[in-house]
Amino acid sequence: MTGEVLKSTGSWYDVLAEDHKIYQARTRGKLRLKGFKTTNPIAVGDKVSISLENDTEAVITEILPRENYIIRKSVKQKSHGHILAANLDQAILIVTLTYPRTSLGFIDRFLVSAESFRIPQVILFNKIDILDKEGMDMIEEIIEIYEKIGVTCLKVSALKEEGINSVLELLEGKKSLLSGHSGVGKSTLLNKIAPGIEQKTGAISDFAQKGVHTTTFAEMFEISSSTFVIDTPGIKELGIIDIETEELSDYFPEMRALQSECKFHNCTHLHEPKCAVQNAVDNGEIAESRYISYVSIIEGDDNRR
Ligand SMILES: Nc1nc2c(ncn2[C@@H]2O[C@H](COP(=O)(O)OP(=O)(O)OP(=O)(O)O)[C@@H](O)[C@H]2O)c(=O)[nH]1
Ligand SMILES: [Zn+2]
Repeated sequence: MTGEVLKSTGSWYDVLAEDHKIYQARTRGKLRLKGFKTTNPIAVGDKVSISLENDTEAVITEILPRENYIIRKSVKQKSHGHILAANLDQAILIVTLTYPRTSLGFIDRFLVSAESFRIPQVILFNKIDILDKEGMDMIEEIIEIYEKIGVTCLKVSALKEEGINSVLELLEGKKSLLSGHSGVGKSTLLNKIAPGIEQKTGAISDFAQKGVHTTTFAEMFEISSSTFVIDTPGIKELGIIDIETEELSDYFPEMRALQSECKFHNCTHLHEPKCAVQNAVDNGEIAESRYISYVSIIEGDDNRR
């Protein structure tokens, strides 16, 4: 039988199996995907083969190949990675213009990370109820930038329950990662979408805040059959890992599309002559804010959010 890992504590896993029951599962012996070292062989979202021990327990016999995964450097073992979640259909960033302010630089970093993990991206603008005309205009301008590069954008008010149906449609049948700065309304939104998971999310953030574990374990919530939301406690951003300068424009779709038109095939789009990307920024085809983010990521300027 196969199943999906909903939760991991490091040695035990909650696996939602094909029979729609949740089994407490563990691995037997060494079970690793070849190719890289990780502190956790199995992550939330992994599809696994299990053999049942009894009504409630199972053994994981195989990890099925991953479509994608989010990995970060392990806190404990620097040479190892820690997989946060696997097989995601989309990464959703909840953004607010004010209270708290989410900068375009932060949005771009998130998109770059998700793109490098090959996960489609969505930006969800929350708290539109507190915006005046000027604020709404600003959101429209930002949406134009991102829709142009293929990112889905939604405007909602979790508090006033505006746009909740479009969020439900967006999530339907998919596994979605939800991220955003603290205070953007993630819990409020989750509770409007799936009232039952209120307590669970509260419990998780308490747990994370107390810092009981140095390792963060994500948890996947079943909103409805085959619709899942992954909440990574304590993690507000994906973090950009080990992207080389020459590689970065691969994760800016609008730059990737122009790469072959630059004079130099290994153009970094910073100072080279006859650079198609710099030309596109000059004539407004590429948003200036996106180019600024590109440069600041290369410069490792983490503070300019
Ligand atoms: N005006 C307005 N306020 C909202 C909206 N959504 C959430 N809030 C408020 O914003 C504050 C933070 O909301 P939370 O849902 O706790 O935010 P969170 O993202 O879960 O924050 P963390 O738990 O710190 O990660 C609360 O006071 C909410 O009532 C909205 O659509 N409009
Ligand atoms: Zn170039």
